[in-house]
Amino acid sequence: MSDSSRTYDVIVLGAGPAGENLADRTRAAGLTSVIVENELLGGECSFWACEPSKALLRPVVARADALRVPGFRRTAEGPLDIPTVFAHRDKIAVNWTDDDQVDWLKSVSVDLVRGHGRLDGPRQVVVETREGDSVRLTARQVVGVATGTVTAFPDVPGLDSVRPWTNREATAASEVPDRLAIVGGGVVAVEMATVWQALGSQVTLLVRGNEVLNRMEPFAGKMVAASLEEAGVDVRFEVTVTEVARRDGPDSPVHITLSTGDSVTADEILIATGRAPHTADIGLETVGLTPGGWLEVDDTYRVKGIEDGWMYAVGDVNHRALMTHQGKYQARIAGAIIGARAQDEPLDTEKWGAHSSTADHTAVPQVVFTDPDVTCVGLTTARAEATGRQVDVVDFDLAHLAGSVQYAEGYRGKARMLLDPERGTVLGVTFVGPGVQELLYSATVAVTTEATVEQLWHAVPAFPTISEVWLRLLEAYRDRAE
Ligand SMILES: Cc1cc2nc3c(=O)[nH]c(=O)nc-3n(C[C@H](O)[C@H](O)[C@H](O)COP(=O)(O)OP(=O)(O)OC[C@H]3O[C@@H](n4cnc5c(N)ncnc54)[C@H](O)[C@@H]3O)c2cc1C
Ligand SMILES: NC(=O)c1ccc[n+]([C@@H]2O[C@H](COP(=O)([O-])OP(=O)(O)OC[C@H]3O[C@@H](n4cnc5c(N)ncnc54)[C@H](O)[C@@H]3O)[C@@H](O)[C@H]2O)c1
Repeated sequence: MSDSSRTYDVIVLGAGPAGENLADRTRAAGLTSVIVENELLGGECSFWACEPSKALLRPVVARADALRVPGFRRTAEGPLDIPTVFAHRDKIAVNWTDDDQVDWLKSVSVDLVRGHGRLDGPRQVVVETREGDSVRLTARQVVGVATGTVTAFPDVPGLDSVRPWTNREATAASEVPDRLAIVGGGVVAVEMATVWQALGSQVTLLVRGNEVLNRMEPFAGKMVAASLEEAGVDVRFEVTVTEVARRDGPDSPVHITLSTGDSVTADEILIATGRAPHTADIGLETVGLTPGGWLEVDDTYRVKGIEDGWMYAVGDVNHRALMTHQGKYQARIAGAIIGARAQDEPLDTEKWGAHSSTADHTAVPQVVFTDPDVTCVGLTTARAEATGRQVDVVDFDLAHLAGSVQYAEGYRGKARMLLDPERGTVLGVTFVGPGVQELLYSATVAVTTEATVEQLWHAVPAFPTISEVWLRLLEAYRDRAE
């Protein structure tokens, strides 16, 4: 066991997508940066979340799509080649190794210290390495916290004793349980229900409320729930799990008691009830913050309540938008801010300025990779109502497009656009339907550039693509006004 100490301009705690980008961008701004990682470089996203889950979803959704294409249906009717699906997933997760990421880190001249990092007073981080050594890191400028999240477990008697699946088992397992119960109705729950039902499990989805995807437009959740039911998922609404037990020994099935008095028996139970900040054991108490909490930041990603503003937080841990692309956006902006502050340069914090986090507030894009896809960016009608914001709402049924008729027989999909009634600018868009995920960027550009309806009339979508939904939305808006 040995102790050592080093000094850098910037210390980044956690090498998920947000931390990696923060280290890279601060280095690019001329600062010296070190990153501390306890598991694998790439974080939850690369190994137990986005990447493996999408690798599992892709064959499932491709097959569902193929089954809707005349002339191809019979070919697609065969079963999924499950060992190959798992092998493909393993390849996408690089067999849970991070050598490529280590090479990348070297290529951008960021140092790496592997081990568990804890704050130890202002600008100090002590890393306990796997070899039992202790490395003290001192930051001349900034400590950036990007430690992400872990599964938030509901308080259910017996849960500790049944080895519940989290996102880790749900994305990395290579055996298909005969029966899988999923608790939750958010994105993880519906994506994983889509995967495991198609891989051969009988999935029961236990939803506390009366809809899934309850932060999105209501039609999105309705369409996804209907499609899950068609695929054979047993979707139960307004149920709470009151107790779980493997009654006949540790390898026996899980008996799940519900608030309705009913019960469900499953081989595994997946907890998909949200995320908790990964901050319980990072030394927050040594800098006057409460361990286990989210790190609230200002609009320059400085953690609130820290004297001298030496601490930043990006990615999931600041609780702004729990998605990889948004964490990376935050890291790019925070990196530029930290660089500018280190050089005493003025910040451009105007709306959409180089040092502003405007997109966090107005234009967070998301794709839910189910069948159908759900994509949305910006404002929803519920959010507009909650904040008292006046909006014009335009809906369109995607089944009526030449592009969707070409895409699939019996295409089902919906679009909604929210407009500022005064300025005629796009404030929010939701598309639900097979193959709409690649449309999301067009909607994001419309929201972030504050495109007006007049301008959008000149953005001509190709015929016959699903992008013609933009034209139909504009026509519906025009016809309403006339
Ligand atoms: C099943 C699932 C699917 C998802 N799919 C998508 C998707 O398709 N698209 C999308 O945009 N988002 C998706 N997400 C969300 C996405 O995974 C997160 O938003 C993203 O991983 C957050 O990145 P991050 O860098 O903030 O944190 P993380 O990826 O959680 O990385 C944090 C890193 O910090 C390390 N760390 C923590 N504490 C310490 C410490 N004390 N010392 C050293 N290292 C430490 C951890 O080991 C980890 O590597 C999904 C999430 C789940 C659960
Ligand atoms: N494709 C993507 O972009 C993608 C995919 C997966 C996850 N993610 C992100 O990861 C994060 C985590 O996803 P998630 O689905 O775990 O969380 P979530 O917050 O999206 O959904 C949690 C769900 O669990 C329910 N819930 C909460 N507590 C409960 C309890 N005690 N009992 C029963 N139900 C309960 C909530 O009502 C909600 O339906 C999200 O922010 C999501 O955006 C993104």
